[in-house]
Amino acid sequence: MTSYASPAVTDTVLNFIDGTYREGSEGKSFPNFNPATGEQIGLVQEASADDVADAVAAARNALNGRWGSMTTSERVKLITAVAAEIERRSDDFLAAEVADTGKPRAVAAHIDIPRGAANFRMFADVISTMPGESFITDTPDGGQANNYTVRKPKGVIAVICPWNFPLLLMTWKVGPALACGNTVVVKPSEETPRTAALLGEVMNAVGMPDGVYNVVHGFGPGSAGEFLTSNSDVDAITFTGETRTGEKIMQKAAVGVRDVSFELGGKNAGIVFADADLNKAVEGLSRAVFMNTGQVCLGTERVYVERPVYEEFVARMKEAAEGFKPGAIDDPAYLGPLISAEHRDKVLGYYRRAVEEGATVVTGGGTPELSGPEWAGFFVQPTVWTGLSHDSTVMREEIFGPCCGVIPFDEEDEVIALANDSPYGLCASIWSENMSRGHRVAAAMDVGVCWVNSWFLRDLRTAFGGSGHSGIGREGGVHSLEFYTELTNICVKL
Ligand SMILES: NC(=O)C1=CN([C@@H]2O[C@H](COP(=O)(O)OP(=O)(O)OC[C@H]3O[C@@H](n4cnc5c(N)ncnc54)[C@H](O)[C@@H]3O)[C@@H](O)[C@H]2O)C=CC1
Ligand SMILES: O=C(O)/C=C/C=C(\O)C(=O)O
Repeated sequence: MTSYASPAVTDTVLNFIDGTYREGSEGKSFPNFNPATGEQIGLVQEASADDVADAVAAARNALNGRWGSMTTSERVKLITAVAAEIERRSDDFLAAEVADTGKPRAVAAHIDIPRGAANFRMFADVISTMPGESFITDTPDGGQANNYTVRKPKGVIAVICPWNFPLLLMTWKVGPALACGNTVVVKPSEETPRTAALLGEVMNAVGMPDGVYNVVHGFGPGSAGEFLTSNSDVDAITFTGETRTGEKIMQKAAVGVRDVSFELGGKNAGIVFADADLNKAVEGLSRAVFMNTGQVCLGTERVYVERPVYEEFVARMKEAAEGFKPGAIDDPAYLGPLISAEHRDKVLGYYRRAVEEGATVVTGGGTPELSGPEWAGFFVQPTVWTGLSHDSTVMREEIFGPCCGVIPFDEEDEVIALANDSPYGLCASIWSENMSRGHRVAAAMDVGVCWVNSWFLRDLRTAFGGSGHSGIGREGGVHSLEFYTELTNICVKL
């Protein structure tokens, strides 16, 4: 069977500051593991408080230097070159991402790496074609004024990233930040430092000015994450990760009244009506539950099924779940490991809790039987439960694992109330062949993103983000510009 560790990724991962790879100035490092094999594959150099300060200063200098005086078209040219260089080096990015996450090569090859390039290319297009705002205003003296707005970069942006789609989620922030003329200091997850570090090579290869893109490695509290969010020369913070971490970052951002953009957790509902095409619903929802081993903020952990098709749906989800298993890494049905032993223990804690809360385990519920060193990592079984109450902990808290509870319903109003009864508001999916119902129920969902007869079908121009505990603000297309730029309105008396 395939082993993920390759000599190319058994190395030291360095910080990238002011265009140069650097060790941490305090000589500290931490191990990096392959989650599939559980083996150590490298050492990551931890940035000290001084290193983080250097990175922020480099980002500030770049704003005040060549980068800050470039025209939009000069910036767009560089950003487009970044996209092309990621594509040219896609094998390197793929190896790094798979080594860090253990995810199926097919998933990384079709989602993570192409999105890494697309996130630069799309925002280069958006900034090139963005119209300005202008009003002719009647004035009290019977004359007129012209009001128009200019967009300016916000400044130095701190980009704090999670481990589930490392390159995708980091570039989703870095792409628009650079397109708008900002500079960035990225703090990748301590679990997945490699693709952010590798992107430094790309920046140098295309001639990006030093200091525009910086990477500091480390943890959250008392480490690079906190050093970065506490740095008063950071103008704004964009973060994807857990809701409680968002709260802590927001407290830091309050000092100096700095802006935040947050994409946080979810406890997303899938709703299957009796008139759904069950083939589509089972295919879509099994991806929504099990893809990336359930480590997707958009993933579905609550499924509500109209009673006439409930038994059949549960039987078919069981079959679908059992089709996902550790196997060939190139197989899209390969169920990779969870990111870490700590996260596996958290997920298995919920598996035990489900049983304590009265669940019937339809399939899974534990760890798979795997032997051999290539499978010594953090695998769990894909799991489907029935019999859980809507109010149970397992149906209310984000698990971030390959699991879902299925609950029957009878009425449209009832299921809308159930789906909306959550502190989270990230996304939902509705499955019905009755399109007027599809539109009606989708509009009633208290979420940032709602799919009808699909899931994770993304158009990068659309607004993306969540409400309630799922986040603050929307990114995507022109919506990203609201966070990454400041507007100055200019009023000229004519
Ligand atoms: N996209 C999402 O919604 C994600 C949700 N999660 C959920 O969060 C749980 C915990 O996973 P973690 O990786 O620990 O998520 P986390 O939210 O703690 O970490 C995400 C990033 O924030 C940084 N960070 C943590 N504390 C910080 C602080 N006080 N100041 C500045 N930066 C800080 C981390 O170093 C990492 O780069 C998971 O079990 C999962 O349930 C995890 C990853 C992504
Ligand atoms: O498509 C995107 O931009 C984002 C996808 C996934 C997440 O945001 C996540 O899992 O955190």
